[in-house]
Amino acid sequence: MGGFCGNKNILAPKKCSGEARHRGLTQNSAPGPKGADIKEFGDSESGPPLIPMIHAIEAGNKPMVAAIEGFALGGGLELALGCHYRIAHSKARLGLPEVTLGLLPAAGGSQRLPRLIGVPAALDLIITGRHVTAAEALQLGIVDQVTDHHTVDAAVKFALSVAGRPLDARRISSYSCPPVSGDLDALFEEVMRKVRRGARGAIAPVACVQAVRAAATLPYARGMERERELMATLFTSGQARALQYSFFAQRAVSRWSTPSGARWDASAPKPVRKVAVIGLGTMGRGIAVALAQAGFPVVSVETQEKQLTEAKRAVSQMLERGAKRRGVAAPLDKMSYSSNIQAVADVDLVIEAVFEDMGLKKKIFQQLSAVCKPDALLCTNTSSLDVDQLASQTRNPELVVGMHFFAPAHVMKLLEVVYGPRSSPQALATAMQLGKKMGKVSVAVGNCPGFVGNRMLKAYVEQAFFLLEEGATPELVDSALEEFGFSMGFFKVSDLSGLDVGWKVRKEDGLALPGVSTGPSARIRQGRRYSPLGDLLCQRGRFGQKTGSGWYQYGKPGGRVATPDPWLHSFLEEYRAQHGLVPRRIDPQEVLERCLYALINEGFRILEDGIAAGPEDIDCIYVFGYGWPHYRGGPMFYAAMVGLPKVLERLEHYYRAHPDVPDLQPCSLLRRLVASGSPPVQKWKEAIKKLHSQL
Ligand SMILES: CC(C)(COP(=O)(O)OP(=O)(O)OC[C@H]1O[C@@H](n2cnc3c(N)ncnc32)[C@H](O)[C@@H]1OP(=O)(O)O)[C@@H](O)C(=O)NCCC(=O)NCCSC(=O)C[C@@H](O)CCCCCCCCCCCCC(=O)O
Repeated sequence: MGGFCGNKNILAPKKCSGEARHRGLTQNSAPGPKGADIKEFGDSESGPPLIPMIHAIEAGNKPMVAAIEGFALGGGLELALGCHYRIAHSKARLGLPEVTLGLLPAAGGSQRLPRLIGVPAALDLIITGRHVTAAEALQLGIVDQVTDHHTVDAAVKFALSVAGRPLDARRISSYSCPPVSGDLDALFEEVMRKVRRGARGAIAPVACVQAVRAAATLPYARGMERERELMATLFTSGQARALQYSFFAQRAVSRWSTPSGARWDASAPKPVRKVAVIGLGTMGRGIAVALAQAGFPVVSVETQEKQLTEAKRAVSQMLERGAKRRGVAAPLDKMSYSSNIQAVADVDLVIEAVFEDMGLKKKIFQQLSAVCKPDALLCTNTSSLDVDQLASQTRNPELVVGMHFFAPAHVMKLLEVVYGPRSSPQALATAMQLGKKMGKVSVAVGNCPGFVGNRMLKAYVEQAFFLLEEGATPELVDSALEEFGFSMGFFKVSDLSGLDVGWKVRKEDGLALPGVSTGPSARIRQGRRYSPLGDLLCQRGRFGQKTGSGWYQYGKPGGRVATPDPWLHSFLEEYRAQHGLVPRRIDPQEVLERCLYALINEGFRILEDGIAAGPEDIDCIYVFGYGWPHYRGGPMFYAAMVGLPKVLERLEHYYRAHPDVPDLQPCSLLRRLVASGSPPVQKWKEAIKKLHSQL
């Protein structure tokens, strides 16, 4: 973003063109095109004070023209709004994305934008933080002209053409917001209701609405005071710190490395021109859609004719719906189908997404190895099976990796890319790059049961079951988790995805056993405490929403509204009585500590084992794949915020009370981090490396 400073009759460009290196900003210094330098937040002030500088620009008596190239985001756009005119290159992108960092546009952006483009349009941009193209900016009235040529030259020309014109009408701070159709209070109340519902505890979107309301109802100077007050609250909140951490965490995970020394910058991905998906169940369909939407030709193989016919219809519908939403043409021509695995002979990469059965997957990998080009990458979408065992079925095990998508695969942002001991750096780089092209947050993880996400989830789920045994209800557990910020508590999620999914896994793991329902062994498996509650519900055909009942009641099979179920409450009472369990009052704090700290403890074990490279990897997995509230950063960041000594102390407390639950035993890495002074989460990687080298 560039600006122009008037000087007598000559207008000289300010030295901050779009190509110029963006300059950082502490709270007060000049913003670059991407807005304030987030890394500098919290540092001592440097550079010219931003808000007075914008005021000085606006109050100047020479025309100031902002020349916008590349990005004009956050503070960058706020500076441009202080200018008298704005000219953008056609490829420029503009926006006030502060809300995504837990902030609001606090250099006058929340006060000037509604005055310039009206309350509804400004609310949309400020609450969502979305970027707009130059064309949309022109349509909204944010910029005065769009050029395909040299923006600075166009701005000079423009400035000369307006030289001498009065500037009063160009000072946005002197405007009143354009009147809205209908009642202003009603408009804000409606917006606030929607925002609160969608924000699920996030405070920045709410503060953004309050700031725009101030613009619409107060004189500019008082609006600026309100903007500052609201920003001060946000700025010092844990939420802003968490969201800014998450911004950098997403970028850190793309710079992956593995314990074998493979690294993102030293491993060139293979070109991928055509992809195959094997199996067109729910996951396969979503993966095929995501690939086609990213522009890849996809051949989808499904051997069951009935399933293939249904899938073709469903995939086309999903592509059409997605295209309609995005206002583009549906990429139907990218899709081809076959019931014959020979159809994958010419693809560069295959993603197997058949039923979660090792025997079946092994057979498919043998076939793929015989049919595919020798250098084709063979990927599995397994959520829990051993990637290395599948690799051993092929001619080139180094070309096998896991690509673990999350349902629905065309919507969820997360992709776990699982490398086995034999996966080559190039295979990993290729899968990571494919994920990026599909718009996923791709996280490289090692191969172990459950990888990162599901391995941690196991500890969390177990605690939820134990809490029911000890006196809680599904409603109590879920409301504590929802209050924390999850969109749904564990029991509602379980009803939605189907209780039979976990039951099948527990049966395969030798945990859910038929006929062991009474006596001391009913609640012990493999030498540790076990709760058969989920199995007992499945034995009664209660699989969740699809059967009309599970942990809640849904009225009819396929019902979507969860209501507490008196049958379930009596069932829990009988179960406790049968097993001699005396129910006690459980408070929401215990629910959170038991569920979340058990999960976090497993996260430390994963770091200790080198399955995830750092806390950022785990946090991205939980934020983008498991509904962890974004404004809480992720489980490992949360642990650091709570304080590692406190997490350790609570785990010790609960492990003393439940010595038969090994997941509650604090992991040695957690102890060592506490002993080494609980470094901030950004320093854990170093600390872990040091601890590993001392072993
Ligand atoms: C710009 C992007 C869209 C580019 O995406 P792209 O994919 O091309 O590239 P990357 O995302 O990989 O980025 C490349 C590289 O750059 C780094 N980076 C990007 N943006 C920033 C940034 N804003 N700060 C720092 N670093 C940034 C990124 O990390 C990469 O580096 P790496 O080393 O990892 O390779 C995309 O990057 C993007 O979306 N960026 C974020 C844009 C954004 O959100 N900008 C808004 C910033 S917030 C802001 O501007 C605030 C303003 O409103 C000004 C506020 C003034 C406050 C003054 C008043 C305070 C009063 C109250 C306080 C009182 C408190 C008290 O009392 O104590």
